[in-house]
Amino acid sequence: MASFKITGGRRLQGEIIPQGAKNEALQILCAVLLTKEPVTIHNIPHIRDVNQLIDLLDDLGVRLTRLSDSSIRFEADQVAIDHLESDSFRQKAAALRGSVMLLGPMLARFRKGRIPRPGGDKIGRRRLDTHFLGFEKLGATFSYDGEDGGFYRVDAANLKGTYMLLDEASVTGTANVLMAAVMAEGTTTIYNAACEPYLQQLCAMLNRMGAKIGGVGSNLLTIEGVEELHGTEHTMLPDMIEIGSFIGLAAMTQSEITIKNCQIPMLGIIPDVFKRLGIQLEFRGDDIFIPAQERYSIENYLDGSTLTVADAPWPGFTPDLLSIVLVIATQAQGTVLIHQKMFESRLFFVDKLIEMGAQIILCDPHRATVIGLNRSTQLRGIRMTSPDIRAGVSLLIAAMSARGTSIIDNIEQIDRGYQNIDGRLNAIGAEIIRL
Ligand SMILES: CC(=O)N[C@H]1[C@@H](OP(=O)(O)OP(=O)(O)OC[C@H]2O[C@@H](n3ccc(=O)[nH]c3=O)[C@H](O)[C@@H]2O)O[C@H](CO)[C@@H](O)[C@@H]1O
Ligand SMILES: C=C(OP(=O)(O)O)C(=O)O
Repeated sequence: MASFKITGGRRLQGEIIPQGAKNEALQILCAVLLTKEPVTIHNIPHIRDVNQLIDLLDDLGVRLTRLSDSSIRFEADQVAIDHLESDSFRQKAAALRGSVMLLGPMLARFRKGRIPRPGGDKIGRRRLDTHFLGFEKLGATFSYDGEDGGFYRVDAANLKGTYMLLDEASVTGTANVLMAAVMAEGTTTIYNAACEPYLQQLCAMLNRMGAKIGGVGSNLLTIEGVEELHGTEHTMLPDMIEIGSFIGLAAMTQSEITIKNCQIPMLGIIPDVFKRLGIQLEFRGDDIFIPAQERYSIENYLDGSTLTVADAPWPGFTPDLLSIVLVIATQAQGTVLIHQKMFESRLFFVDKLIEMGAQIILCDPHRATVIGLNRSTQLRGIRMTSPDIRAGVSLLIAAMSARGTSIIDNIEQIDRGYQNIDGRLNAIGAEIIRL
């Protein structure tokens, strides 16, 4: 288990380039299985989850040609379908959440998909019903074997387009069902589809490959099935969660940072939420400039009542940034209620912030009230463990703003989604040592 040792209180200054988006990469990489022709992907982040998925594709017989540090050409012309039944596949696929999206493409192209119960963050219940209900609607049969940690199987002699209303707007569920439907017979309509930028990017890529998907960016997707898909090139968006994390980091550490090439129109409501917390942001072309701010004040609602920041399916605020918002509120002037509606175990990390000196009331598993310290006292460094990827980065931000030294254990969680975070932050003035 690796750790970070952080010397707090350093102000950062300079430019930082966001990595390619983790959650987009996981969808896009699975989609290379949909064609035997070459697919070239650019801006691939070097992070644990993505590297593990690439490794899985390699094991499945997909040929990889590394064109540069962040570009790879994939050729899925000889896929070893039997590998899906192997112990090695079971073990490796169980290590990350994104592997679940191998199912849709495998089902579409090879009529069969297998996946162990997927990993990912332990942040509450993470059900997969939406995925399998969707596959069943398309005509697949589904079975679950509870032995050895769990194994899901889907099979279909023939997939047929149909209308479906998803039971929830699941991000990976929509991607999975969409990828299964692109080569189904006839037309599929997916209502209550998730429409995050990750999915918009996936749809755009599939359409470039020859798919016929309408309604991209909305919650109603119409997919006219085609016989086959072709090769393409695709460039990943900058990671909006990393961009939000850097905005939070700048505010907490009173640093002046420019985040380069953010594709601002794709960030949706994210910049506005940070502005409501009192953080100044300036759009300079496609860069976001955050000036060093001594203090920031949380806005109240127009009627004077306390601000709530809650997650919601896109175009609502992403749940993946709520932990970051929570940590930066600890040093704001004012009070905010953080309401994590989607996940029930994602706020428990506040006990570490409380130990560092923050004023937070955990109302219940979904809600925490943060009473900002307005810099009257600095947080103090402690030893802590990263429980999940976003809480991990929030604790890193807290430690960087704190008095003294902190140790964060279990940083593998952070490495799942943030590329060389210590190296990149040290380059602009942080003091983080990987132990
Ligand atoms: C690999 C990947 O892409 N992971 C992301 C993906 O996970 P993932 O696709 O696994 O998450 P889902 O969108 O399926 O659902 C997340 C949670 O929200 C709940 N839910 C979802 C939709 C809804 O309308 N109502 C509702 O309550 C679900 O029950 C579940 O507990 O989307 C999540 C929600 O944005 C993000 O946190 C994850 O980072
Ligand atoms: C929860 C997340 O990831 P995963 O779905 O891979 O666990 C995340 O990216 O914040």
